Amino acid sequence: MLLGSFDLDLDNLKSTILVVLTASSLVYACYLIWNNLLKREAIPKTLRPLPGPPTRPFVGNAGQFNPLAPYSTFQKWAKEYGPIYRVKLGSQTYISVNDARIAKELFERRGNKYNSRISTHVGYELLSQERRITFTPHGDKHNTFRKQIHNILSISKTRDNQRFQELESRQLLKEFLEYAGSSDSQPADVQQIFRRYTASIMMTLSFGHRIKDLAADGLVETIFTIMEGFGKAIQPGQYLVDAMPMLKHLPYFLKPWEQEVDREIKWQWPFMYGLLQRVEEQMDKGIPNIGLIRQLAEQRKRMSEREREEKFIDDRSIGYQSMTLMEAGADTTGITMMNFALAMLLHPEVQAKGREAIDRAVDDSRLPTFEDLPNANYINQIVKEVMRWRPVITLGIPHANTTEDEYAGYYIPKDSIVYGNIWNINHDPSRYEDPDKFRPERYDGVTGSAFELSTVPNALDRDHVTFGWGRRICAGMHLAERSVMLVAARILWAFEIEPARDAEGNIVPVTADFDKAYDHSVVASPKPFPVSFKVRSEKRKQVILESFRDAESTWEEINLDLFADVK
Ligand code: HEM
Repeated sequence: MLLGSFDLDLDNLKSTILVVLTASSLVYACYLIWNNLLKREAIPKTLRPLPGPPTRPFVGNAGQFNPLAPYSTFQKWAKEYGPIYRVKLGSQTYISVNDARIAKELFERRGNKYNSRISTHVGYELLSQERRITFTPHGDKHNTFRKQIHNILSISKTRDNQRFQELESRQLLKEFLEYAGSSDSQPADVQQIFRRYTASIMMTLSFGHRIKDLAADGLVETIFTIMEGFGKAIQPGQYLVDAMPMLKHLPYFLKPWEQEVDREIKWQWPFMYGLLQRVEEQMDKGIPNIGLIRQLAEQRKRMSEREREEKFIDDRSIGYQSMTLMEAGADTTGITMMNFALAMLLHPEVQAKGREAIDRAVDDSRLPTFEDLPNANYINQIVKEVMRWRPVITLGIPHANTTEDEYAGYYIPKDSIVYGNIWNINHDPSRYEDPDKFRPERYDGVTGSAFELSTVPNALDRDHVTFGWGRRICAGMHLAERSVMLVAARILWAFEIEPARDAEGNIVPVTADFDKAYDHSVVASPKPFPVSFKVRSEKRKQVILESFRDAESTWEEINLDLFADVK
């Protein structure tokens, strides 16, 4: 009897699954046909459709470019179809903007229309529980998240933040001394030295926790795992449901992506919530600490439950906001420093000029500081050129337009995904002669910061567009640029960057070829390359060691170790 009813249930289950599968497939097929074959974009008679590569039924232009490194195909298409063109993936319209003036017009002058984001289902709705600022659509939630972060990163906070950049870069120099002095040094060590520096600053600003040793830090290790999972989830083409949103209505057991995210959230959220609880315990015990999470927890304490919800300062918003600084700021800035080292290795003449500039501003008795930078503007020029030459986020983070629009007689459908193509704009030969050449002299006479130049009325007077546009412009651009400038100045003050040699003493060749020498994902990062750091003199070495010892005593006083035991 029992066996019989089990058999019956199993049969029932099988036929239910079959019915659901068949019904879903039919609905899905109808949806595809409707979207791709029958539904025509209603373009007003006075307007033209945007030009773009020919599409194929159902898939559009999918398969015609590498989704992880689309920059080269997108560059070829810009030559063929002009400064603004469309690409189709399934039924979704993507628009590539390849001219600085058009980008300024759309993202800034018409910012009220173009400053939203398309919320991806897996990356944003599921994995971020609709709370990661980078993918939050335009509206109150985004404005509030932006203000919360601004409280930590604004220009008026520069002095506070500079203190950490100043201290952490002493450890960076000490680690390069060790790298220079060891016969076991590996190319990947350079990446790790830069990564520790940027990650430590981001962790300090978000959790009040510094990273002494990247390999031994339990908290940062877990955060890197969360970051990697998120990075994977937002890669274009990773999940079919992001191109075909109607698939989210399938029954749970037919949605492996949702099951996968649920497994992740099951451990990620208690981890994030645990950090918040720990901060609250520290507050209750009167233990002082700094960082975004502490600031938000303190504000929240004074609020009613309703106010917390209204002001997006609920548990989950705080949890994801505190992850954001690491996710958005650590690797982007670290990779830019790798690009700096690569440029210096390949361009000894620029390196020598940079060294002369810093030597004119500072002698060998102390490390350069932020105050010295205005007296060595060539460093500013080098950093601008690094950011223009090898932008970390080649296509930027795509904007989305919330209403239909017209540009130069072209029709722009509502809810398009609009890319400001950073790579193309930074490599526009009509603005930058020989765009792939590394030449800081392009910026002779330019003294403004990336932030100041992002506000100039004429788009062609901007230095580069590596930090994006409008209300979505990088919230950490000021911090990132200053971090790279200080590190560049200190490295040039302390070291000569030279080619590495093999066991026979031959130079190991290195290239900056963007196809071959870079790993492409959401960010474009140079593969580790062999390089030698040579300290410039014994005196400079002693200054580095002494200033590192001073930094250690300062760290002891400010105690940024309150999460040291977290795993
Ligand atoms: C060299 C390093 C960096 C680069 C190249 C970079 C680049 C970018 C770009 C291209 C965007 C998208 C802009 C747009 O949509 O138009 C962005 C957004 C953002 N960046 Fe950065 N970034 C860097 C460092 C940082 C740092 C250090 C932080 C934080 C401490 C940060 C925080 C953010 C945030 C929060 C957003 C999202 C803004 C929004 O959607 O409202 N970034 N960044």
